[in-house]
Amino acid sequence: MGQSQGKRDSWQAIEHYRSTLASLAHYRRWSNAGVAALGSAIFLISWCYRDPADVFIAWGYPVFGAIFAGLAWWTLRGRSRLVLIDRVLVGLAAVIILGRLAWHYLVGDPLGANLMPLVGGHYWAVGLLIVGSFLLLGFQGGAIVGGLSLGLSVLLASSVVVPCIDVDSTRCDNVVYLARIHLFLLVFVVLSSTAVLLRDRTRDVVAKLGVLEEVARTDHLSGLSNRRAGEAFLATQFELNRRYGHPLSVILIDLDNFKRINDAYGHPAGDSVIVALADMLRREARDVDMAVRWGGDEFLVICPETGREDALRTAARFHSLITADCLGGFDVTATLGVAELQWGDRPEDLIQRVDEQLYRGKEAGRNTVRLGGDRGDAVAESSQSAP
Ligand SMILES: Nc1nc2c(ncn2[C@@H]2O[C@H](COP(=O)(O)OP(=O)(O)OP(=O)(O)O)[C@@H](O)[C@H]2O)c(=O)[nH]1
Repeated sequence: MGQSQGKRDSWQAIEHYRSTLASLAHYRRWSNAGVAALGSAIFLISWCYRDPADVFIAWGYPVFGAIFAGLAWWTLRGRSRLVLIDRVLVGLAAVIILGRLAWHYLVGDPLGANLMPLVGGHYWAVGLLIVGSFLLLGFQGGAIVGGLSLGLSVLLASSVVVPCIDVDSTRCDNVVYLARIHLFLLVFVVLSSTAVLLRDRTRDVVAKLGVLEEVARTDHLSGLSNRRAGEAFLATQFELNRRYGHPLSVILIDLDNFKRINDAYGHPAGDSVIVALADMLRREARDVDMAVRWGGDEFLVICPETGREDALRTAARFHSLITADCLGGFDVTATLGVAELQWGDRPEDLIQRVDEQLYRGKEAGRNTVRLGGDRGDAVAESSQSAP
């Protein structure tokens, strides 16, 4: 029962997210294999319907098709890390796509009538390379491949086409045509890099924020919620009480003469008692309750939907467990105060009243559970039962 359920839920959530990650990696593996298989199919179809004079396709595409088919098989085998597969996939695609671009400019039909249709038609593959490299390699890898593609293309275009700009007006049109294409490529680079940068940064910030929030609301020694988180929870429960009139009680637990354990056996021994008490509260408190390390050897259990009698019974049970168990290997006792939120109370009034009960319990000789309120004070039956 109690917060062990919450703990179990956390582990279940961790398991759930781990298996989600595994399924996503599986999905990504299939997607990579699909891209490689499609690449292989594109090479083979292009080879079947090739221009017989095109040596690049005649000799290169069967080889590339086989390589991409092998890549698909290698990806599906699942033995290599996806990061490596991504790099090999993008690297091969870059070599082939940029190689083909260079071929068009330098070897295929330099400055012939077919150059622009051929080169222009090939640019969709260059665009795909830019977007794909950002998606698969992230911002840095995408910037390298995208920058390389754009730089190489500008170099090729300007070295082949621009020198002939004055020869006739067709070549001038070609320059405008190529300038437009490169502006489109630049748009691809800007859009893809921004999207990937935002995706990665947002993911990092969300992950760090989650960890920081967890650290900020957790007591590092006991692992329970800390005082700040407890105060926030109390404030929320207080609002619910005000609006809907639901009962709300708190139990304040303070170890008796805890200083003596520290003094006699050292701080680590004292720490082990605190951890053991926190574990007990985590185990025994109800799911809807919140156990908080209020400070030092003081713990507050906030019990929503709980009236004073129920809270007193719960406190008596905690008291019995503290005195019955050997917390951290020591016979310890504790004094507990109990209080219920009353009409007109603010959260700090409730804390003040439970603190008063604790103080009275200490004054009365410790090892007791005291309940205070406008219907009179009460002392639980388990009080003073321990040695
Ligand atoms: N080991 C350990 N001790 C702590 C920690 N935080 C506070 N303490 C000690 O807890 C002790 C609390 O002592 P007091 O509040 O004076 O009370 P007590 O000795 O428990 O006596 P009563 O409350 O009057 O029964 C102090 O000696 C603190 O140094 C901690 O995280 N670890």
